[in-house]
Amino acid sequence: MTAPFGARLDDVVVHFGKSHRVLQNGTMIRDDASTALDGASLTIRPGVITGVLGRNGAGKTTMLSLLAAFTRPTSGTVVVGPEGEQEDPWENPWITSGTQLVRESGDLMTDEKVSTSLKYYADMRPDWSAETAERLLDLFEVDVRKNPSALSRGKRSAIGATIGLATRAPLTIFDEVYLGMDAPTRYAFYDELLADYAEHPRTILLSSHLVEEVERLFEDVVVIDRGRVLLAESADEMRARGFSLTGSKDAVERIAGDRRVLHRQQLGATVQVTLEGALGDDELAVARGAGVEVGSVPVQDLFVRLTSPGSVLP
Ligand SMILES: Nc1ncnc2c1ncn2[C@@H]1O[C@H](COP(=O)(O)OP(=O)(O)OP(=O)(O)O)[C@@H](O)[C@H]1O
Repeated sequence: MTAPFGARLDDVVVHFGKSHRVLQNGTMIRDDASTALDGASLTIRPGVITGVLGRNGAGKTTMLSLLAAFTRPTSGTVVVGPEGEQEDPWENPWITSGTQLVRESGDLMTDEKVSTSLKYYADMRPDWSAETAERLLDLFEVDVRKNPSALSRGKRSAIGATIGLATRAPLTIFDEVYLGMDAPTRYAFYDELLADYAEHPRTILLSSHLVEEVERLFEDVVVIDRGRVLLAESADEMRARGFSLTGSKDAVERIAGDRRVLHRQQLGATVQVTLEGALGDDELAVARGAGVEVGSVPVQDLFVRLTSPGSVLP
């Protein structure tokens, strides 16, 4: 099996929908209808599972499409590949043969039976595991004799998930592959992903809006916000960006000091605040003495607070 791929984006801009208009004086102006990525830079570590988070329209799919060479940057550079051998993926068969992007559609041949699409992947992908594909299709109860159009949305997503896992590509990208899957199927997919990754370590990128469900899967997190990389770090580093205090209003406010409040909730005389930063040992002791509970903040909450309008990262 090829070594896991890493990736790097440097100051990447992607504009879509270029159009031209001519002013009354004859000058031609080029409009960029939309900017999907606006100076995005980040490094994807090889051999880890990275969660890609962002609000609707943030630029996640665009970024993932760049890595899989489905899209080309307007400016900036994208490189993908094993450590020390990273190259531009565009029209680069060596890199693209090691990259599998799974989209919600599953990218199946619409006029053929599912089994025909699977045979195509089996022939194309050097590390294809027929045993894994068969087992997962059985688990997800997919009838491969049917055309994709005769299957439910959830079953088509399950086929996409199966292809992503059975391909065992050095870089596997799941772009919102869970859409349409019911909860038991999603959880079965998460378990299979972790088990297969443990046995065959590789680089996996997973974009999802179901942050609470998937945060246990990833080691690194990338948050894209309005076309820019808001943060790219380990999930533990992200969790360490905030903490919560729960207790009496006076004690909580005293310990909070002038830290930035990300969220505040009051239940009778008890206040719970989510704050940016961390507490020092002395402050922890003071909190304990004052009966104030110090807790961690789920990635989901941090994500919501950090991508709220007006939020600025320290
Ligand atoms: N082919 C395209 N033509 C024009 N604009 C596009 C195209 N693809 C993406 N965009 C625009 O680029 C921006 C980023 O889109 P993208 O699909 O990358 O976001 P996303 O984070 O994946 O969103 P979502 O979570 O809603 O799927 C959006 O404003 C979108 O409208």
